[in-house]
Parts: sequence; structure tokens; C-alpha cells
Amino acid sequence: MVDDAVMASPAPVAVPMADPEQGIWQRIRMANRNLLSVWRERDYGVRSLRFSLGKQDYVLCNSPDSVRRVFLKEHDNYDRKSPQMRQALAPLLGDGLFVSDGELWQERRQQCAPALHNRLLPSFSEVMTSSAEETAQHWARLPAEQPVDMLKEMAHLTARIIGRSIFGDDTTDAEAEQVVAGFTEYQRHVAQLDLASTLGLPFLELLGNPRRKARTRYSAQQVHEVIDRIIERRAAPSGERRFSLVASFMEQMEGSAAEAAACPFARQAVRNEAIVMFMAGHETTANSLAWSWYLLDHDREAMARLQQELDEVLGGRTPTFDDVDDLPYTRAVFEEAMRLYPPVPLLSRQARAADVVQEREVKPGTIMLALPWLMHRHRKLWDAPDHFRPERFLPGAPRIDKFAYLPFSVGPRVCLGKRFGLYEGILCLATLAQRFTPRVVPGHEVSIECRLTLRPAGGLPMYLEPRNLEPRMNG
Ligand code: HEM
Repeated sequence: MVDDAVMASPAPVAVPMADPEQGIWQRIRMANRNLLSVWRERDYGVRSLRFSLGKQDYVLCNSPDSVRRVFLKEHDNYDRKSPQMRQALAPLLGDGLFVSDGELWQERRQQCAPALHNRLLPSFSEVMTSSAEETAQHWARLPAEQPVDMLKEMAHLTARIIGRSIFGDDTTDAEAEQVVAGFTEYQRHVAQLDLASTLGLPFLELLGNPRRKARTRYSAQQVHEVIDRIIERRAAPSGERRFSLVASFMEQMEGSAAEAAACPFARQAVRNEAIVMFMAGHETTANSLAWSWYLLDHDREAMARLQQELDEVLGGRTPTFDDVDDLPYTRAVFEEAMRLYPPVPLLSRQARAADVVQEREVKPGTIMLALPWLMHRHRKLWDAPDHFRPERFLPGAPRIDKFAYLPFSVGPRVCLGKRFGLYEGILCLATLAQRFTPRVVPGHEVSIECRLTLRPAGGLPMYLEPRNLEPRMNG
């Protein structure tokens, strides 16, 4: 049962809901604007849903059992992303891990995994906290009456973190900016890469537009150019350098940086994976952080509890990797924000061969969908599904089914940066919430934009209330 105090505090952004009377085509048209608005109240309680658009069959897996089958047990049959997703991302990522499948995917996954190994997290954590400190110092210099766009602030912060982690010290600020700009442009030109595209709707037609195609290619080139330059520089003998993801890929792929740089094939593969990491690891964390700030402003008791934990554990000093285990409430806030607003709200796979899911046949070529958005608010799987309740993620709370909570997906294609993203979220929240209490600008109405990722539409204007802290020295 849900207690009254919790019921009094629903997550405030209204869930867009379709009218049960609307037909499938009407709802598809709405999906082009916002895919979340296509679901009816009853879809939040079903185990699965089947539909066809033209000749394409779809199965929505909306129960832990079916997610387990498609994403884990029968993974080999469902390891392919949807064709629309692959086509849209190929000019930028080439055959990178995110869009590859079969043997190539396995090989790339093995080559990339060591670069994000858990033993490297302490060193990445330093990049995370020093970057968050820079944001805190920037905020401290702003006039109190000047609101910031929290979504942009978090995007700058996570771009800085992932950029420094991928390229290490070899990157100049100008180069990092060129990557961010090229990447942003690319996303803009393939703007049709929204969730409706993943369903194979008018997207292919738009992708055929030659001007758009040329612009897309140009922005991909901008990104490729910088990364090739960094890779070549990396191969030249020079002084001591920090660890970076790029250096690690190069070693995995060819044994030595110089050999990798000399081989165009290996260099291209390294470049593709560097872009995958940037794309996969930048906006996801930024959006989750923005939603966390929003929810903390909505539930001020939760904000007070978070800040109490930070004051007790850190007492004003910058957090470190070792502090994360002592910050269970901070972690719970971030995890609950990803439940309510999963940064990747839709996962799609294509069946290679026939199968049976929930006692019904699946034909080869069927697109299998799992929507963290629906699963995370499933009426039969969660208590108070639309409410912000970090307590569900605290140690001692009832166990959460890993096939019902999917912010990082699940199975062999689970997010490779899962621990990186989680630590990044916790350490950035901890660093910044110690020093500031962000408040949504009064009167601003927050709504949801659902494209490839889920974010507050049009940004998130917030005032930054500084806290009065007597910082202790680090260490
Ligand atoms: C809160 C942060 C993050 C969230 C919620 C998230 C979520 C996800 C999800 C849902 C997928 C699976 C997509 C699919 O199957 O269609 C994925 C894949 C991936 N993510 Fe993340 N991610 C986050 C951060 C990161 C970071 C920081 C990195 C890298 C440093 C990263 C690297 C990757 C890679 C390489 C893949 C592709 C894995 C594969 O296909 O084998 N992610 N992520």
C-alpha cells in the first residue's frame, strides 16, 4: 500500500496519455511529436502488445519475463538494433559498437570493455569531481538573480567529463568544442531520428533528402577530423600522458599506439568507438542529472535529506570515489530520477529467426520493443508508479527486478558505461548539491521532450541558491 504522504507528492510533470478512442494512425501521428503520448492508460498495465504498420510487425515486451527472454536468454536471436537506428547513425559511428551486431559487435565489445573496466573508475572519478568543481566555481561567480538553464549546464559538464575521459590530456579545448559542435549539428540534421523513427515511420523518406544528407555528412566529417588528429598525435613519441579511452582502444586493437595509427582500418575503428562513447555517455547522464534537480526541487524534503547526507559524509569537501558507498541516498535519488525519466526511453531489437514470446509466435524480422518509460511506471510492478520515492532504492527496501528497471538496458548489450554513468551522476550531484539548492524559476512549466533520449522540453531554467557551508579541507 502507498501511504498518504507519498501520494501527496506525485512527480509533477504530467504523463502524456492517449485518448482510448483514438485509432492507431491518429496515435502514430501524435507519436511523431512525442512518442510518449501514444500510450493509453491501459498500456501502463499490459504484459505485451502486438501491432503491425504496413508489412512490419512489432511486439512490445512489457513484462519482466518477455524482456528477460529477448534481451538475455535469446540474445543471439535479438542482438540487432532496428534498421532505422542503424541507418541514421552509420554516417557518424560507422560500424561502431552501438550499431554493430553479430561477430563484429562481439569483437568490438571485447576491445572496448577494458577501457571502461571497474578498476579505472577511481581515475575517471577524479575527472568527474574536478569537472563538477569547475561548474560549482562558475556558478559561484554568477549573480544570484540570474537563472541558469540547468539542462545546458549539465550537458556542458558531462561533455567535459566524457571528452576528458575519452581523449585525456591530448585534447585542446578548441578540439573538444569542435567535437561537441559537430556532434550537436549531426543530431540536429538527423532530427528525424526521434522515437517515431525507431518505429520505421516517415523517417526513411526524410533521410533521403539530399541537402539534409550532405549536412549530416559534413557534421560527421567535422567530428572525424578532430578525432583522427588526436589519434595521430597520440601515436607520436612524447612525454608522459594520462590514461584515456582512446589510448586504451588503440592498445586493444593493434598492440601499440604507433601501429594503430599507421593502420587506416584500426584508426577508423578507434575513431568510431571514441564517437560511440561520446554519443552514448554525454546526453544520457546530462538528462538524468537535470531531472534529478527538477525532482529535488519538487520534493524539498528529499532535497533536505540529500543535503543532510552530504553534510554528514563530506562536510563540505569534494567527494571522492571512496565516498560513493557512503552516499546511499544520493545514489537513490539518481536511480529514482532514471526510473521516472529513463534517459533512453525506448529499446528496439529485430528478430533474426522465428521465436515464441509469451506463448505467441514471433516472425523473423519482427521489431521487438521494450520501453523503460512504460515498464518503470507499470501499474502492477511498482507502488505509486508516478511518484518520486528515492526510498525504493535504499539498502533494505524490497528487491527491484532487474528486468523491470532498465535505464541501462539489460543482458549482453547492457550499457558498457553503466558504472561510469552511475558514478558520474552520484559524484556530480554530491559536489553541486553541497554548495547549491537549485530552484525551478517560478511559473516555468516543465514538459517532456521525447526523442532518442528523454529530456525537459526547451531546457530547465533554475535559480541557484548558494548554501552557507564551512568547507573542510580535502583529505
Ligand atoms: C546515466 C547514464 C547512461 C544511461 C542511462 C545509459 C543507457 C544506455 C542504454 C539504455 C544502452 C542500450 C541502448 C540499446 O540497447 O539500444 C546503452 C548502451 C551503451 N552505452 Fe550507455 N548509458 C549511460 C552512460 C554511458 C556512458 C557514460 C558511457 C561511456 C562512457 C556509455 C556507453 C555505452 C555504450 C558503448 C553502449 C553500447 C553497448 C553495446 O551495444 O554493446 N553509456 N547505454
